[in-house]
Amino acid sequence: MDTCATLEKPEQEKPFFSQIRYLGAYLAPHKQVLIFSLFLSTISTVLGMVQPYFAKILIDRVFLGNQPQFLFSILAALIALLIISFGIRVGNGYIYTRYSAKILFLMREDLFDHLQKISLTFFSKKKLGDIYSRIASDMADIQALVTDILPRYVFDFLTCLISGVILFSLNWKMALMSLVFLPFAVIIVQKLKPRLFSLSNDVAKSNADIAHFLFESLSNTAVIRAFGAEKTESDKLKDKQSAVLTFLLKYQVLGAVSGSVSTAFGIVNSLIVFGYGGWQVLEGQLTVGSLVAFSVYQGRVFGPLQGLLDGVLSLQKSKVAIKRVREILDIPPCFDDTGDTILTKAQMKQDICVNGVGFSYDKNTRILNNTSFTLPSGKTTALVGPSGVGKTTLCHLLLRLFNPDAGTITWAGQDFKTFDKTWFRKQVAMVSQETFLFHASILENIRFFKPEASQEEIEKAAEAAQIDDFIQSLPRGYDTLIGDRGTRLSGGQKQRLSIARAILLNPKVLIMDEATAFLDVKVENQIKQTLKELMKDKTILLVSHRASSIENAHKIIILDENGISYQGPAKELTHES
Ligand SMILES: Nc1ncnc2c1ncn2[C@@H]1O[C@H](COP(=O)(O)OP(=O)(O)OP(=O)(O)O)[C@@H](O)[C@H]1O
Repeated sequence: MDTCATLEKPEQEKPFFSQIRYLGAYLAPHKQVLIFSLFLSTISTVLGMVQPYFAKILIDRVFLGNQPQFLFSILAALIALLIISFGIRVGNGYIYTRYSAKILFLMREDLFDHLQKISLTFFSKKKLGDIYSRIASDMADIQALVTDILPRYVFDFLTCLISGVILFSLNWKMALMSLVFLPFAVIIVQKLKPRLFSLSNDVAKSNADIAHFLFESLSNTAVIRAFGAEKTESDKLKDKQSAVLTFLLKYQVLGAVSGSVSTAFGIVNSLIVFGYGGWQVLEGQLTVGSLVAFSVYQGRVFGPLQGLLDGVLSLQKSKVAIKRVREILDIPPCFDDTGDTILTKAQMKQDICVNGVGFSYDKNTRILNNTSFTLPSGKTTALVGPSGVGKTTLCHLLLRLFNPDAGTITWAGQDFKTFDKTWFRKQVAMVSQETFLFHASILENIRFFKPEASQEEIEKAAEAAQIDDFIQSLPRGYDTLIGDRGTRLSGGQKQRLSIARAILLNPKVLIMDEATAFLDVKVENQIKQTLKELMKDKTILLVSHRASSIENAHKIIILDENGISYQGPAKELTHES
């Protein structure tokens, strides 16, 4: 049974720092640069903080204190400060963007690589659009966290802290009064956070659902039109969009409530500065310059504090994104890829044995049970049986896309699990009933598994697959672009391209799973003839429903619901029946 975890885990909110801890492994290699960037941020914040203090000196000493000799030196210092701050800000922005982008690209590559290692059943259980949205939009949200939200948080936090210290040094009573409202603001925002998290999760899920719907619908455009289902599809999209709109609006309203807390904080502070502060000036207990400076510094606290409180919304979004990406990264890889066995040429001439193999995709349905047979080396074996008995599953086990739950598959007595993955992939190739082609040129599609193949090799493989004449007849020949998944080709042409691709690889074992189902008998026979010459000493497994395609096989295996009902030479089978 496939034991890989699925994504169906209960939703729960983990603390933010526990969520972002996984970013630590990516941040660690750039620790020095990030600390340097933080240092530059601090300097730039401190420099920004000095300016209002100059205003206080200007008012109290130059204008009200009648000391004009300070005017030019204060102005010169102000301009120098501005230029230095600007330089530091631009430089820091450049350094930070460069490194955060590097970190993000690495994370996305790791996620993509991890997806190549987890069970294939994951892809059949999970919607493709959802996986895509985790790689694209969730990663973009994490990118925003690293490149924008976190540095802004650091900047806002430092600004609040430094401004707070200055406010206390200017007038501690007024500063203390400003802070009275702060605990209430924090409590309100904390209370709203879990609901914001859950709404943000709902928005991400609904968007992933829309992405999957669009993906599936656009891939099946021809079928949808053929059955006149355009309106139904369009209505489905409308329903999905209204569902996401409901979540979005709730999220936005709650976000606005959370944001208005900081506005209330600003109103309270204005009352304190202009009410209590103004009264102190009139009483002669505070200078005009100090009041102006206090008001400016308070503004400096207010903006970043608003940023910190509003940022809760962005942080919830990033948290959801990290959670969704981690759900994939936490799925353990299905294979232990550390095998290093490589067979010698002599060993490769030995048989492949399937010994008592059992397999199921999930715990409810057993597909294969104690299945045993041998694929004689250098011979063609045909595998036949009714639809759904597990023929393709067997091919996938032989291709090592899955590991059997019970029993072993061996080649020259060596378990498949012990083979070096890269070596193995070059020895065993499969052409399946479902062809997969990319939106690229014919040339690139044929040489997909062997990028180093020469034009000559590619043309020879295409000739063997009986597709060379067709390719040559196209205006751009091998450079012709085929549509997404080969939509500009017929079913038979796609199959022949897949066969050419496998032939080019020159594998020792070739598995053909209904690989000629779309071809007419004449072309099928021509391909079989060329394969016979090309694959003289190779082991071939042929899965087919057509009697014509298996009649020349050396051995026939019949698989039915109860397992293998016959295996032996084709002649004996004819004789028995
Ligand atoms: N990825 C999967 N997840 C869950 N069940 C699967 C998966 N792939 C196949 N199955 C199930 O396993 C059983 C065997 O499927 P398989 O494709 O191996 O049969 P088959 O003999 O090749 O059929 P056909 O001749 O129609 O191609 C079927 O019941 C199918 O529904």
